This record gives sequence, C-alpha cells and structure tokens, in this order.
Amino acid sequence: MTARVLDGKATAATIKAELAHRVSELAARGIIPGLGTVLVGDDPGSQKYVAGKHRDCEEVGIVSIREDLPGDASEEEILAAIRRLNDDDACTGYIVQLPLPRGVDTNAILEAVDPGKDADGLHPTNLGRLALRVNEPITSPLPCTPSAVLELLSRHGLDLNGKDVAVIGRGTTVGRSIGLLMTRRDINATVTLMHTGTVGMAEKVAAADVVVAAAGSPGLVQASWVKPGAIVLDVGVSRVVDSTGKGRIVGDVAPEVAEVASWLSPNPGGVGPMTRAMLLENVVTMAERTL
Ligand SMILES: Nc1nc2c(c(=O)[nH]1)N[C@@H](CN(C=O)c1ccc(C(=O)N[C@@H](CCC(=O)O)C(=O)O)cc1)CN2
Repeated sequence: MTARVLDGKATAATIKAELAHRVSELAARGIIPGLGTVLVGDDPGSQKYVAGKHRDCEEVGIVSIREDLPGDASEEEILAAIRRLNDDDACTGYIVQLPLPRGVDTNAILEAVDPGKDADGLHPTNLGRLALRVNEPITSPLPCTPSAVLELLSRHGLDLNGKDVAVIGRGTTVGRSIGLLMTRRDINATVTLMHTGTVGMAEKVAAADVVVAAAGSPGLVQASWVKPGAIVLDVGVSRVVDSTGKGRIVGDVAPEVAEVASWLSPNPGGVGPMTRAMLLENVVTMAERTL
C-alpha cells in the first residue's frame, strides 16, 4: 500500500481563494479585515512563518500590521505592542508568534491579548470556551493547527466520528488543544494524548485509526508502529542540516510510514500551509461577525 497524500498546499490554496471572495464581499460593505503579528527576536523559522502569514494576507486582500521587536525586548515592551494592537481599529485580529525568547512569560503575554482579537485562539478565555462548550457550536476562534488538521481531513472526505486518535505532543498550540477539539460531540473522536512521559507509545500508536505526530522529534513514528490503513498527520517540524551543509525540514514521521498508512500528510506541504490558511479564516470570520 502507498498512502494517499493529504495535500495541504493545494487545499490551502483552495481555502485562500474562498477567503479572497469573502474578503471582497466584506470590502463591498466597507470592511477591510486586518491581521496583526507580534514577532520578537530573529529566530529564522519564526521570521519565515510571519513573512508567510503577511504574504497570504496580501494574496486574499487582508491588511497586514507588523510589530517586530528585538530579541532582547523587555516584557513591558512586548506588552506595549500588544496594547497598540488591542487599541488599533484597523486590526481585526492578531497573533503573537511563538516561541517567545527564553525568559519571557508567555502566559502573561497571551493573557494580555484582547480575547476578541485573538486570531490564534490561544487566550485562556478562548481555550476555556473550547474546553467548556463541548456540546454547542463554538463561535470563538480555534487554535490554527488543530483546526488545520480537522479541515485537511474533512476536505479529503475523512471523518473522525468513532475513531481512535493517537496524538503525540502536549504543547498548547497543537497537542493539548487538538485533544479538546477532537473530543467535541460534533467530532466525536476518542483521543489518547501522549508525551515524553508516556510508557508504551509504540503500542498506543499501533492501536490508533488516526495518528497526529506533533512532537518535534525527527522520524519518531516508525512504520512498525502504525496500524495498516491508519491515517497519519505529520505536524512536528525539525530543521536539520544534511551532510552537504544544506538545511531542510524533517517531520516526526519516518518516510516508510507511507507504505503502511492509507493517508499521510507530507511535511513540508501538509499541515503547515493549512495552519496559515486557518489563521486567515479566523480573521475573516472575526471581521464578518462585526456586520
Ligand atoms: N502564535 C503561533 N505560533 C506558532 C504557531 C501557531 O499556530 N501560532 N505554530 C507554529 C508555527 N507556524 C505558525 O505560526 C507555522 C508553521 C509552519 C508553517 C508552514 O507553512 N510550513 C511550511 C514550510 C515552511 C518552511 O519552509 O519553513 C510547510 O509545512 O509546508 C506555517 C506556520 C509555531 N508557532
């Protein structure tokens, strides 16, 4: 068996075309959505992701607002940037690019974001709504990578109802929040959330219908771990330098998994581009709610 490709790049392009149409309808009613970003420091990965987010904005007609701060910015300087975006009427929603430099209290920064402008769905109010509103529709923004995974699956006709899902990684942006999202009544999956303290990870993965690997550990998920026919989403990102000195991205899933899985998301080209598309989706939806 060779797995079919969960093509995030192509799916994100389709979503961006749909969003461009929604943005033009908003513009006809005098509303121009704006996305703000707060980037602290010069981490090459973060710089690339933020640049990509602003390129996407240009593509769909969303205004870009940037707050770029040096790596040694104080917490007070970061909070001042947050206050500027909270007060800026041109900014519909914004994100604080993570990770923040060591020593900065990430929770304190995320809590300062106006929950009504939280385009990442990572403010405690919005994560709290995701945790508490299990049976009712959610109108608050959802974290982008978890919703990217769900959207990528549903746009390939794949449903999680009754499925056993193994999630590897307990970070806030992916693992923790994907567990909350997938166990909602309207999704109805059963989730095993694994982490570095998990005993018997291979056996737990082998029992799963769907595997979401978000550990940031290159090639962690081996073909021998995966149930034949399972759906595998490779979310983890590691940057490695090969023997020629060239850098490249490596996911958490070993290439041989493609011989066992029924569907596999490539990395790059899978969940990453979808994460960016879902961020734009959050901003456009936030702007539409002002009508
Ligand atoms: N505030 C946030 N910070 C971070 C998040 C997040 O959702 N919110 N997630 C990740 C990084 N991330 C979004 O910010 C992100 C990661 C990857 C991609 C992407 O398009 N990747 C491409 C490859 C790009 C490359 O060549 O490096 C792909 O997978 O094809 C977009 C966004 C951590 N921080």
